[in-house]
Amino acid sequence: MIQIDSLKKVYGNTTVLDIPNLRIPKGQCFGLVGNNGAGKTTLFRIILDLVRTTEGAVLVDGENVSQGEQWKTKIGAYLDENMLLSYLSPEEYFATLKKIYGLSEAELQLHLDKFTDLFNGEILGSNKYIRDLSKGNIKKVGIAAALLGQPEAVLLDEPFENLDPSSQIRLKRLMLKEKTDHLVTFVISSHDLNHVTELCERIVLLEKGAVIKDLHDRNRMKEELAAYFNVG
Ligand SMILES: Nc1ncnc2c1ncn2[C@@H]1O[C@H](COP(=O)(O)OP(=O)(O)OP(=O)(O)O)[C@@H](O)[C@H]1O
Repeated sequence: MIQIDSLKKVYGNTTVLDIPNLRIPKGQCFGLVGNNGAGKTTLFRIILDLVRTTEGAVLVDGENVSQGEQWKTKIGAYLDENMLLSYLSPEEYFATLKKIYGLSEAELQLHLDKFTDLFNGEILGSNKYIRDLSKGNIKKVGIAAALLGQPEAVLLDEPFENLDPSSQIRLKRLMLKEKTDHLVTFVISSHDLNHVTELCERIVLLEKGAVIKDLHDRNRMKEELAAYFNVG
């Protein structure tokens, strides 16, 4: 469903992404790993048409994201706090998204019910603006927003960062359930090799903007990554 074709991104004299070809099929949980500066966030931003490519294109179901609008109904994403309206309370924010997506009150409630465990009683009814929540709780609001409106694919940059251990496990369960129940395609980046190998059936390792490993074998991916990152 997501196709990357002859993609290059150059800043000044530095090529920060160079990906000749990458296809992410529907329903795949696709993990993106790599050291700091490898190009993970830049790739997310290019897929979302937040940053233009220097060469090449990203297509969603055949549509070039920099030329069309249809893909926006298919993709949900949470990259960072800039994607939120932090001056709203979580309730106000979800009510705003409800209007944008044309959902009923019952549909919104059904969606939020899926997040009861993850929210852990600290988000809805907290009487706080999003900006005043803890980093982990802000992330939970962003993830719940990214999944609203039944997107076919969800892009999450470092979804486990800043979440406490129980929340990390709850999020993993929630993502697996979305994948099983609705065939949601997940594209996630992570520095946590345990989580990414548990969740993803495919992991691409980026180094200085290039794909240096495309791992599909679940029995071997953890040790291959441990060897690369020297944490074995
Ligand atoms: N606007 C910009 N101008 C110049 N260089 C940039 C810009 N945005 C990103 N870069 C460079 O692109 C490279 C890739 O950065 P990116 O943030 O995509 O890496 P990352 O893999 O997400 O890193 P991290 O794991 O630290 O989040 C880095 O060298 C970064 O300095």
